[in-house]
Formats: sequence, C-alpha cells, structure tokens
Amino acid sequence: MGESATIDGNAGIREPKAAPAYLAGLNPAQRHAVEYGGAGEHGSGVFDPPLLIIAGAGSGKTNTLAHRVAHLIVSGADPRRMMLLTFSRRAATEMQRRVERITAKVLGPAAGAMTDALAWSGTFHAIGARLLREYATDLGIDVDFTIHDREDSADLMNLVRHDLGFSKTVKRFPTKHTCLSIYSRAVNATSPLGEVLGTFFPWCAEWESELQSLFAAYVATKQKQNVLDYDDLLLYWAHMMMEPALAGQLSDRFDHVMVDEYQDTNRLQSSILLNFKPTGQGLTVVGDDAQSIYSFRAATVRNILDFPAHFSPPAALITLEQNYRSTQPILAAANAVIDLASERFTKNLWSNRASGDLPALVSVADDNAQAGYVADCVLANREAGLRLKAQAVLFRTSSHSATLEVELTRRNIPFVKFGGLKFLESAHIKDLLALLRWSQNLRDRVAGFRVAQLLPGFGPGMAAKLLDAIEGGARPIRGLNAFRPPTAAAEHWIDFCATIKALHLGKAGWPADLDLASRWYVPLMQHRFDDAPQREGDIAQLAQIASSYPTRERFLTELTLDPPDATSDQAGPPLLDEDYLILSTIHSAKGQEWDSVFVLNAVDGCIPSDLGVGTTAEIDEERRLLYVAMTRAKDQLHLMLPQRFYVHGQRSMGDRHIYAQRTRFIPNALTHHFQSRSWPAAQANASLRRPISPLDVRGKLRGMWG
Ligand SMILES: Nc1ncnc2c1ncn2[C@@H]1O[C@H](COP(=O)(O)OP(=O)(O)OP(=O)(O)O)[C@@H](O)[C@H]1O
Repeated sequence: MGESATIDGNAGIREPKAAPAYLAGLNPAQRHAVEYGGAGEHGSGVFDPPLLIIAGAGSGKTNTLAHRVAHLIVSGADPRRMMLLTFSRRAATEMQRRVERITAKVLGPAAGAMTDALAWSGTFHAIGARLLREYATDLGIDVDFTIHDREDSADLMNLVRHDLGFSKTVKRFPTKHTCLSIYSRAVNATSPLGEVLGTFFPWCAEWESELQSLFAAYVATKQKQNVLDYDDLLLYWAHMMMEPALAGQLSDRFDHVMVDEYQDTNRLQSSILLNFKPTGQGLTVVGDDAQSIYSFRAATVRNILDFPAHFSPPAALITLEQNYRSTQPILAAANAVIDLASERFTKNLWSNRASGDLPALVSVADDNAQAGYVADCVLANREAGLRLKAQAVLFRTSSHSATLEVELTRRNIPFVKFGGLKFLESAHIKDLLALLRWSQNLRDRVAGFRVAQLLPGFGPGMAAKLLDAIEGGARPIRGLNAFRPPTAAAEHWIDFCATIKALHLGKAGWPADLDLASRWYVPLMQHRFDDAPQREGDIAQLAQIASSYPTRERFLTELTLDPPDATSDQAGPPLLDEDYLILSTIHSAKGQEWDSVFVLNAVDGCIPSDLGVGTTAEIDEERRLLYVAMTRAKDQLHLMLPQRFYVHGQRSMGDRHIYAQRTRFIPNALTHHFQSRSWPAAQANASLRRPISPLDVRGKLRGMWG
C-alpha cells in the first residue's frame, strides 16, 4: 500500500559504483538508503528530500541508519547539526557506538570527537526535555522544572482527584491510574476527551465533565509546582513548534533529523516532526509497520503509513527486504503470520540462510512442564556450545515467566529479566531520587511528600504542613529553616535541613551530590527495610550509573524518562564476563536478536492477550507482537503451547485453569511452516489431572486418634 503517494526509491537502485570501503558491507538497497539525496555532495541536508526507509525485521535497519549518519559525517556534515531520535536511550547509545566504528574507518582516531559531537541523540522525551530547558523563557516555564514519572503523575492526579472530592463519589470514580491513562491518551493522540472515552474507556464516559475539571485542575497544579509529566515534554515541544518563529529557529539549527522506529511514534510526535521540517528537507524516518506494538501508548501505525503523502513531492520510499538474521524456515513462518494482517506496506522479506530445521510448536501439559522444557533445552544448547546470553525466553506479560524463574533458580541457571519491575521502581531507589529531585525543585510536592515522610514523626499530615511552610515562605529554604518539626524527628532535623540545603545549592557537584544524598539516606534505610544490606548494593549500583552522566539534571531527566530495563542494563562491567539467560517481555525485546528464542504461552488468551482482542486494530497489534517475537530468532525458534494454564486474578496456582488453544495467529493453514512436538514425548498429558481412585484421607485422619 501507499505506493500512489510515494516515490519508489528502490527504482533508483543501480548497479553500484565501487563503494568506499566503509560502505562495502552494505547490500544495494541499504547502500542506496545510506546515500540517498544530495548528502554526499552537500552534507548540509538542504538538498536531501524526505525519505522513508521501510526496513523489514532483521534487514539491517539500525545498521543502515548508523551508516547513513556516518556517511553524512564523513561527507562533511556537522554532527552538532544532526538530531537523532530513537526509541530508547539504549538505542541511542548503540547508534553512537556504531557510527563511531564506521567513521573510524575513514577518520581514524578523530572519529571519537565527531561522534561525541552527536550530542542531540536520544528519545523524543529526552530531547524534548533538553529543548524545553533551553527555551524555557520563550515558553514561559521555570528552567528548574522537575519531571514526574508515571507513578508520580498518578500520585499527583490522585491528590487533585481527592481535593475535588471525586474520591468520595457514591458511584466509584475512575482510579488515579485510569484517570492518568485517559489524560495521557487524549494528549498524545491529540484527540478530544469525549472521543477517547467513547473509544477506549466507555465505562468512564459518564464522568466526562468531572474528568474535564479534574484534568484542568491537574494541569494547573503541575504548573504551580513547576513539574512536567512525560506528556508535557511532548506537548510543550509541540506547542513550541506551532510557533513559526521558534520552529524556524530550531529547523535552522538542524540540517538532518533522523527518526528510528517511526512505527511506534504517536500523533503528537509526528506533529512535532512535521512542523519541525515542514518540507521534509533533511528528514529521514526509518521503521517497520509490521513491528508497530506500542498503540497502548497512543502510538499509531498511521504515522508511518501516511508519512510519504505529507510532502509534495511525496517522500521517497526505500524498502530493505533482505533479512540477515533468521534462517529461511523461521522467516517463512514469521512472514506467513504477518501476511494475514489487514493493512501494511508490502515487502517480501527473504533470507539466504538455509536450514533444514523448521521452527517448533511444542505442546506441553502446563506451566510447570513449559518451564521444565525450556530449562532442559537451554542447558542442552549450552552443552552444545551456545552461551546462555545467546538464548532468550520471551513472553507477552511479565507475570508469565514466574514459574520459569523458579525453575531456573532451582537449577542454578542465571538469568536477567527485562521488562518486569524496574530497578528504579523499588522503594529505596525512588526515595533517593525523590530526595535529589525535591532539592532541585522544592515546589515539587510529590517528591517532597515522599521525602518528608522518611523522617520519623512525619505522616501525611505533617508532611503537608512542611510543604505548605516551604511554599508559603518568600524563599523555600527559609520556610524549611523556620519549620518546627515534631519531637520524634528532632535528632534528624539539623542533618536533614543541611542535606537539603547543600543539595539545593548543588555545591558538591555531580556525582558527589548523590554521595551526599546517600550518606543521609542509608542510615534511615536501616530502620525502614529488613533487607537493607541488599538494598545498599542497589544504591552502589545507582552511584555507578550516576557517574556516567555529566550533570544531576541530565541524570534525573534521562533516568526518569527511560529507566534501565533491568538492573544489569546499565550496570556495565560487573556482569560483563558472566553468562546469563535473557528473560524479556516481547515489548522489551524490540530491536534485539538471539540465536535461540523460546516464546512462552503462544496460546489464545496470552497471545493475543485476553485484554487486547476488542477491535481489529487491537488484534492486528497482537499479531505484530507475535511477529516481533518470532523475528528475534536467528537459528532456533520454539513456540510453547501449554495445554492448560492458570487463569490470572487468583492466588498463585489456585486451581482455576482453562484448556488453551493454539494462538489464532497460527491457524491450521500455517502449521506446515512448523514442526509439532509434544514434551515429554511419551507422556504429553502426564501431569494433566487424571481420575484416580479416591484416597481415604478422612479415614486416615480418624485413625490418628483411634
Ligand atoms: N549488509 C549486511 N551484511 C551482513 N549482515 C548484516 C547486514 N546488514 C545487517 N546485518 C546483520 O543483520 C542483523 C540485523 O540487523 P539490525 O539489528 O540492524 O536489524 P533491524 O532491521 O534493526 O532489525 P529489527 O527491526 O528486526 O529489530 C544484525 O545481526 C546485523 O549485523
């Protein structure tokens, strides 16, 4: 689809001239995407028409974009005038590393300086935050704003909800998380509240006018406290770009704007981009419509489907179709799954990695058997020389791996889990970050509320009094000094005030500020948690992460916006030599690849999730999730089919279970792409409940006393 409003960039692929050495490894389509436009001659982007690169799974999207950036730099473009928008901080770092490696082939040791100058690379939210600080005065915001993560935002929403009396309504008012989701979707999808309620939250539609006033008060409160939530970072940026003078200034600062994973951007992000580069000059977006899996964050696959037609002449479209990752049988199975989707850019992914092994559909009795099978295979693979790190287990929802985690621990197989409870969500880390944030912006009540209650004698009431006193004073620190704490807090008070003051003034510098904060917090932590020693380990790890950021503000911003997926994600050296199995939600597996991949619970109710099967669009997104999972595999792919699984929403291993059907995305017509297995082979149903003659337990119990 989309061809009518598109320039077929692939038509321009010719037998290439001899490639410069640093482009020699690229295939013709990749090389064409790298060199497309006048980049080679002009470097300034002025002659670079808009370009959409549709890159099938494993077709070298990241590789191609890195080469394009490197090629521009080598051709004389100024890296300080490039903006590179990625989906995660990790992707930005990885991109920078690759660009450096490629440019080094031409520039030698000078490459490092050039890629360091690629300072404007990061997520939309992180780049937005930096721009807002820079343009704060133009936008009428205070430059010391702090940023709320989702939990903080929900807490603030709750406070406002309470103030307006909505927590006491006769009929139950939507929860703080639901209110925030509604608000966020309306903002990110740039849709009216009524429409969002009607489509996504029909059970809340009766509260429309209350929600309207709640959101108005929420916005006013954020402004009063000088805090921005995630959505504000995009919203303020989008408003900034609607002002032609500011949009023009920004556009003049950047010759090239490149966006990775464009399929997972939302309407607000596309409006930012289209006002940023209205003619599309210097704009390159890369993505794969078949891998769009973030609509729950209001991402819309329409952004990528409609991109070419926004420009006149329309953007060129180059498709990358050679998959380097997977064997042909794995790719054929994944292609067959995605072919049943309703709308997409056609591409015909192929691979020249032949293999006689079809991917496996493995029937097992239940969750325990599933865990047993995966653990057996992982160990067998390791015996055969495949490191644990080259193997991954993927699942739709974090809770699906619980049984497997027990099995792995029992068998001493180390693993790292991505996409579950995040490091930064643990209470002690949140406490410490709140302390840093509050001392930066003493008007941030959510952070202040958390910090104040760390002190003995401070409950919610006393914490609120302290915050009122700080807010009421002409200067916040004076308000703090004048406050009379309850006696229980007396012995901590002087130290507390001194720490807040020192952090507020930031005299120690970064990362010494974090040491200062930890010195105050760690002794308190001993009283708060039984497992304080383990938690101290986390704090040491936080210090290590902190040392890689130039300033406190950058550290807080980037960590709030894009927390590490797992403790090891940013930990660096300590885990470098160790080997561990990867456990990951499918969402967190985006962009990665492993030799061997196991997908848990490839059954209806899990994939598609029973929560995501309302509309065709939702079903299509679940299908794309399975596609993303399958296309992570290079050599081996196992889709697990437990014949029954326990229904969630009950105590762990309560006995409510259902008999599962193979996922609807692999109908009978596609099973020839797979080999079917049962495990254990001889007794596939062994652990299913079978009738046995009843035990006489009651008799035995009576016998104990008789
Ligand atoms: N021209 C090439 N020659 C050989 N290998 C390549 C080439 N381009 C990419 N690859 C390899 O193909 C694999 C996939 O590349 P990459 O991770 O860039 O893909 P991707 O398109 O970002 O994947 P996805 O969208 O599925 O996450 C990598 O192992 C990469 O090294």
